[in-house]
Amino acid sequence: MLELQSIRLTQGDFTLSADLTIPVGARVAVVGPSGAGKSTFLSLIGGFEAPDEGRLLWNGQELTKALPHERPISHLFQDNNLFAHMSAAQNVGLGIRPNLRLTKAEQARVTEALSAVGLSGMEARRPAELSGGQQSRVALARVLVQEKPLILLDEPFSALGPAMRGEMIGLAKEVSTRLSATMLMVTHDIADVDRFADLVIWIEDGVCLPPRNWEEMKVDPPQGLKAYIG
Ligand SMILES: Nc1ncnc2c1ncn2[C@@H]1O[C@H](COP(=O)(O)OP(=O)(O)OP(=O)(O)O)[C@@H](O)[C@H]1O
Repeated sequence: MLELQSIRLTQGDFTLSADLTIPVGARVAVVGPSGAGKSTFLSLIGGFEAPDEGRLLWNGQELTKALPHERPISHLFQDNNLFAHMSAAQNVGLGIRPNLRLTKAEQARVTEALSAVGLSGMEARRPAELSGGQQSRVALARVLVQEKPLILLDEPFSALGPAMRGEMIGLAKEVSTRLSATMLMVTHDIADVDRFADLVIWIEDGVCLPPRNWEEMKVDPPQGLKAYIG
């Protein structure tokens, strides 16, 4: 499980606080008003921000001071973070080896991952030769080959239309199932939460509430979520 123990992080006049636990294998939506601290929460788990107080543990292992690349974490951001001059296969291969000197078996893993996200036959295409949805698929294939137990998605599909977004969320769920990974996704869209989440972390004014079952939360929402849903 992922444990955030008495975490506090202050940036200017904004303070994020979290004291919560996320079970292994959970799919967690991170929801809250604009500026509430959702991206900061993910940055803290990813190691891009350091807390002023508190500890972060993954299955009992302390990560509080670990560098981002030392953490058992894959990331997916809205811009997909693909290299424009590299093919889809190379962009995925980077998830296995940054120098791209892949063994035959590793190349086969790349091909298999691209097939798993529906991109068979598109291995040689560069990002500019792929649609927005296909670019998201490449980024998901890279997450797949990284085989990390914890995956952070920060509004990954928000540039896509609603139907494509639904499809990509379905694919992200498949990736989490294949890897038995814990997946956290920031989103602004309640329809995404319905499609994706077992649990929801509600963040408001920097206060991160412990995850709650989404079905139960909908019946008895925190005050701010009531207003947010409208
Ligand atoms: N480097 C910084 N210095 C000072 N304040 C910052 C810094 N980075 C972010 N903030 C503030 O921290 C708060 C949380 O920002 P954050 O981006 O985490 O919110 P968010 O919930 O992800 O918002 P959105 O939904 O609009 O993306 C905001 O009030 C923001 O202005």
